[in-house]
Amino acid sequence: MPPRPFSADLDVRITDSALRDGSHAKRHQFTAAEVASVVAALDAAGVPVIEVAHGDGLGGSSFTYGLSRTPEQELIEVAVRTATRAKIAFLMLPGVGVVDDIRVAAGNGASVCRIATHCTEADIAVQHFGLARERGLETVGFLMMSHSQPPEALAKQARIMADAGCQCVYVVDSAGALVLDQVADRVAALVAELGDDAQVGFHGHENLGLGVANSVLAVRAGAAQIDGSTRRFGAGAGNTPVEAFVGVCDKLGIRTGVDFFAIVDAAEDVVRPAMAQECLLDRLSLTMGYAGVYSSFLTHAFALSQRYGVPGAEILVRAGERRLVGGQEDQLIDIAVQLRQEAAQS
Ligand SMILES: CC[C@H](O)CC(=O)C(=O)O
Ligand SMILES: [Mn+2]
Repeated sequence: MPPRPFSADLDVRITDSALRDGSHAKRHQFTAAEVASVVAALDAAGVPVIEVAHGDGLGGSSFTYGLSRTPEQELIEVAVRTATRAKIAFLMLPGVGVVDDIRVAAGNGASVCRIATHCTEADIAVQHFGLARERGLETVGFLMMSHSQPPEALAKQARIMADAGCQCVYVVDSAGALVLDQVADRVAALVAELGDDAQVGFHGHENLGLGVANSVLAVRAGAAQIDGSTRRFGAGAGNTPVEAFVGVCDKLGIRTGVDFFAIVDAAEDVVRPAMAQECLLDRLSLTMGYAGVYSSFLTHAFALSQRYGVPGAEILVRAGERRLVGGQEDQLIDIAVQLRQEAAQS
């Protein structure tokens, strides 16, 4: 039996990522007032963990990834002040953010530190987990682009994170490319590897429309923590919709601690107004799921398709062929330029 969530009353612990993964979809333009209203609504609905950060994690505000409207540490402070029950989490990618960002976030009252690496690079997170534990933070590790590695390879990377002090390692389906058993097999491999040393989590994207189904299979394979975003507010076609996942869990007798009707109201009345537009299962996001492309490339590919007059879906297909990983956003420019040259020559 894998370790269960942190409260005896829950079968699975949900983290809502709308205020972090949704930052990609909103081009990092959250205001403090929007963060306060979303945190208040999710907290009231019983969401136990709410993640707040730039879409690319602390330190992500930059020309390459997109400049934040409001400094993310300020948003964390607002979230901590607003939440009455929920823990506030933040995300950072070593190299995009630095260890000092963890100290500042802890000082601002965040209590869950999530460190993300590409799924073959767990060793770059070792010092970050060490520092976070030293500061008394709960720790989560993200193995991004998990579709690109087989279960055994992911399990070895999860072991590196757990040995460094990570308390829950996530299979992260950054591209929304994993299909049903592919999730279950990866989660089960991590559960077998980690035993009682750490929990296992799953972070899904909707690019093939499977966020809820994949998350249920993850729970059945032993995942104790599941990410979603209310109203699917995340990169690509968005994340697993928390409100739908909660409803399905209620029907299956899986206890999440989240009130279905309250989260449905929060999605419609509070989260939707904070979104620039709905996260859609459209040509570009479907292409990302099919081609295995990092969901946060969506807005970049769209902007480049407009600027260079080339098809956005073709940019994404080529990104998949090049097996680009998060952080390689600049290569999308190279692809767009190449596509324009090819079009001019034909
Ligand atoms: C840039 C971090 C990334 O968006 C993390 C994540 O949510 C994912 O890989 O899906
Ligand atoms: Mn994501």
